[in-house]
Amino acid sequence: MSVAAYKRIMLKLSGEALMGDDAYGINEEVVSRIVAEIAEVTHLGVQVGVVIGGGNIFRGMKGAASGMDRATADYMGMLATVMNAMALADAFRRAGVEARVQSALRIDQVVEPYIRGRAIRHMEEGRVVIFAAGTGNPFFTTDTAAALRGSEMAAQIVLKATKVDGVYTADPHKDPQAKRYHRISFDEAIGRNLAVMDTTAFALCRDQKLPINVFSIFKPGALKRVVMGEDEGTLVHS
Ligand SMILES: Nc1ncnc2c1ncn2[C@@H]1O[C@H](COP(=O)(O)OP(=O)(O)OP(=O)(O)O)[C@@H](O)[C@H]1O
Ligand SMILES: O=c1ccn([C@@H]2O[C@H](COP(=O)(O)O)[C@@H](O)[C@H]2O)c(=O)[nH]1
Repeated sequence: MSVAAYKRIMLKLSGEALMGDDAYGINEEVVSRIVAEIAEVTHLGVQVGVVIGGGNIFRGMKGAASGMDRATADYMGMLATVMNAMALADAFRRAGVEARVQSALRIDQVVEPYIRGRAIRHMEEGRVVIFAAGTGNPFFTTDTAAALRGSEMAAQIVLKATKVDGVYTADPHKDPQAKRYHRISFDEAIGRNLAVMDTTAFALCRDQKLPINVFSIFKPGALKRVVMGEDEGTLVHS
């Protein structure tokens, strides 16, 4: 049997990725495919935490840009991630994988509150834990939540599954000349202002010596390759 490179991972899943080719919301086919890839990794015995984004539904910055109070807009963004988390958990249920949602904002009738010890226990029992509502605080992002929960859960790596296949010298969606890094240090990524993740997330992972692997969620098998320690995407390291 093949042996995974990590025992416990924290996967940051882009909210925007969940909409596939749709203009907004959750594309069930895409969600099922992503869930199947995560399930494959759990079958290797890897403990998986997932921090889900909300960009397919609402981003606080966008609300603030059109005149909303920023903190209010950010709370709306966090609630959007709860909807994504519930959709994901239901897709896991349909795939026969046990999953639990824990929310950093309390909505006890709907999902469990975030309780660190209980989250660790779920993972030890082989359940996927989906962390919703980011950090629970406005002015942050779900990238930072992934760095935070990854540190709290003592994950060995944060995997950022996104729409691009790694960290580039510039945003590849805007600059076709941009080149992909194979590896890059936290200090260089922060120093060069590489916006694939926010600086707070990079800085927290750097301080906790928690590496990040950025890879494309649209590339079939990429998640498994990262988990097997194969060369995929970009490794951000201390
Ligand atoms: N230097 C860079 N290298 C790679 N991607 C970059 C870079 N600079 C900006 N980006 C952009 O960052 C995006 C990924 O980050 P973003 O925060 O927008 O999405 P996400 O966190 O994956 O999704 P969501 O916010 O929906 O959860 C990429 O799609 C890319 O366009
Ligand atoms: O800790 C957090 C995490 C998120 N938010 C708000 O939610 C949206 C969606 O999250 P993404 O990371 O962009 O996917 C984000 O734009 C923030 O408005 C937050 O306030 N705090």
